[in-house]
Order: sequence, then structure tokens, then C-alpha cells
Amino acid sequence: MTFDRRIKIAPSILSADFANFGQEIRAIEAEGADWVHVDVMDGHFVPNLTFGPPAVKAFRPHVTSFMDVHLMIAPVDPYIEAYAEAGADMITAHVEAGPHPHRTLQAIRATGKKAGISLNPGTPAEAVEYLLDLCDMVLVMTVNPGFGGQKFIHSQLDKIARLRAMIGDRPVHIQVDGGVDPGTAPLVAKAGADVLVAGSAVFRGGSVADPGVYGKNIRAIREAAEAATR
Ligand SMILES: O=C(CO)[C@H](O)[C@H](O)COP(=O)(O)O
Repeated sequence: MTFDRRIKIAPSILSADFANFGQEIRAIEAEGADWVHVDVMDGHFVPNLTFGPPAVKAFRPHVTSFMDVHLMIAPVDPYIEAYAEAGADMITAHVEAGPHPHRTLQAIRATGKKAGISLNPGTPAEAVEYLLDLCDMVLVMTVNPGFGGQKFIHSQLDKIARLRAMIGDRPVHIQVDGGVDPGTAPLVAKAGADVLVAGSAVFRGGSVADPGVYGKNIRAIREAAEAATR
């Protein structure tokens, strides 16, 4: 993947039909998704449980774009290799997941995968200042992680702008996740985000039988974000 700062839409399959992941992934890609975002939750770091490495391995053959795996788990280091072997293209860990996020990013890079670091809404931008040379992406959570369909937290816009300034010319993406829709997409894009994760706002109203709705939803988010950065 070559680095570019154009707007990328990464639907979160947390909002997909859990009985149909293969078809859902193929449908969102056919309808314009740039990346596929996989939310891994452990029932400990966040109050919900989702996908272990075997599930991610099962998704892999259906993904032709880029599989971005967001680990909302603690501890995280013991599981990095397993998610890398399962086929993640990028692995994102939380800065709050343990005392050594620098070591965690080194461990992700050692697998040959792209490395991301994520911040919960209560964590300041400065928590990743000395990690930027070790990562390919900073993920700003715009909801408290654990569930789809929550309300966007507006205070995070200032954090995105601070990170954009802190990152400068480094080839580091800013991803946002939580409550992203055509109303909030322009705000995050203007603040400096380039990878927009959206679950409910992509899957709402559609299905594998009616995938055109996914395309319409993806285009609405992309167009709103791009209009704000022109
Ligand atoms: O990481 C997540 C929750 O922890 C989800 O990716 C996020 O909430 C997206 O869902 P929605 O777009 O419905 O808010």
C-alpha cells in the first residue's frame, strides 16, 4: 500500500450480518469501500466480545482491499503474531492497553504488518507523541470503544487537529472511528483525518440482497468528507 492522504472509507463489519461475513465483505468492496475494518473485542478492555484470530483468518480470502484489524484487547502483545498470521494488513493496538506501547508497535512492525496506535476519548494526543516514528496510523476513537451505533464525541475534533500538527510530514494516517456519518465526516476530514471508519452509517438500510444501499451510504460519507477538504 502506497501512502496517500485522500479520504478512505473503512466500513466496520461490526455492523454487518454476522451470519454472512464473506458476502458482506465482498458487497462493501464492490460498492466502494477502500479498507475493511475489523473490530476485535475481548470482554475485558471493552465490554463486548467479537473476533478471535480464526475469525479473521476466515475473513481474509474475501478481502481484496486492505484489512485493518483494530485490537481492543489487553494485554495485547501475546496476540499480535496470531492476528498477523491470520492475515491482517494493519494491526492497531491501544495506547492504554499496557505500559509499553512502544514495545507493542515494535512487535507489530516485526511481523511485517503496518502498525497503528489508538487513543480512547479520554486520552490526550500527547500520549502518542513519541510513538509516531513507529506507526503508520493513529486511530482516534470518537466514541468509547465497545459498541457500534453510539453518538459522536465532538471534543475529539481538537485531538485530531493536534495530531495532524504533531504528525507533520510523516507518512502517518489519522483514522477516526465512532459515530461517523455524512454529518460528522466533514468535521473529522477538516480536522485532518483521512481514514473514516463507519459501521451503522454504511450498513444501515442495506443487505447483501440490496447492496446498492451500501454504495449510496459510502458515497454520501465520502462526498461529505471530500467537500470539506476542497
Ligand atoms: O470500534 C467500534 C466500536 O468500538 C466501531 O468500529 C465503531 O463504533 C463504528 O460503529 P459506528 O459507525 O456504528 O459508530
